[in-house]
Amino acid sequence: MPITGLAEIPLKIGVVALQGDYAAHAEALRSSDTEIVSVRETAELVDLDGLVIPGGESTALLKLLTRENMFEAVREFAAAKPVFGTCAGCIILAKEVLPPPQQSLAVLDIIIQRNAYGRQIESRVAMGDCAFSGGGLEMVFIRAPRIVRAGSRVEILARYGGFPTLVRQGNILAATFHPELSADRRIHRFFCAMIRGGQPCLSPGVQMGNLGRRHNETHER
Ligand SMILES: NC(=O)CC[C@H](N)C(=O)O
Repeated sequence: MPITGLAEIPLKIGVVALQGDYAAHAEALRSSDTEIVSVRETAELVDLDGLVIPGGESTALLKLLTRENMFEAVREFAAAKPVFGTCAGCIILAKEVLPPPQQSLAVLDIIIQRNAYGRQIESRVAMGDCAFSGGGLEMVFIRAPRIVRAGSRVEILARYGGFPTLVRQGNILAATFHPELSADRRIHRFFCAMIRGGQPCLSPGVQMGNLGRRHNETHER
């Protein structure tokens, strides 16, 4: 009888579906290798391999996570398994949110400034640098936050306008933009590879976090 390898077992990935553009993430992750679950309550986290917290509005998402008693459960999940937060999801993961200060899961050692690129009409699609094979990365910014400080254990995987836009710390991946709204699937594939325990897709000869950091981005606590 053939032995089924780990890589052939579909990944069960949850997408928090309380608010925001969760449907686009589900679509971006859907493949023959994945089973996608819309997560609206704590019980649905139980046997997931990874979790996506989508973009939307972080204050609203925070209220809903709290109302559904999911806030602590998601924090516990993030301590054990891969989590990918985009835009509002990135804000929810951050250690510190400005301004004004806002509650967050504090599982990613970054300080993040909400709505830092201006208002809705100043939202934009831009090309930035990234550590993935295949060159530049399209970034859809919608009332996007800006990572103003990143701890020394935070790897910077993409950057735009001098600021980190895609970062990773251990099993936490976070983007200040919306990769699910671009056709480029490198980031979602990277997240799936993180769940499987690998680090593919980076440019040859490139180490994680190789985009380097400016001295003002690093903070030690
Ligand atoms: N596209 C987004 O997720 C926007 C995030 C939103 N500005 C917030 O602060 O929550």
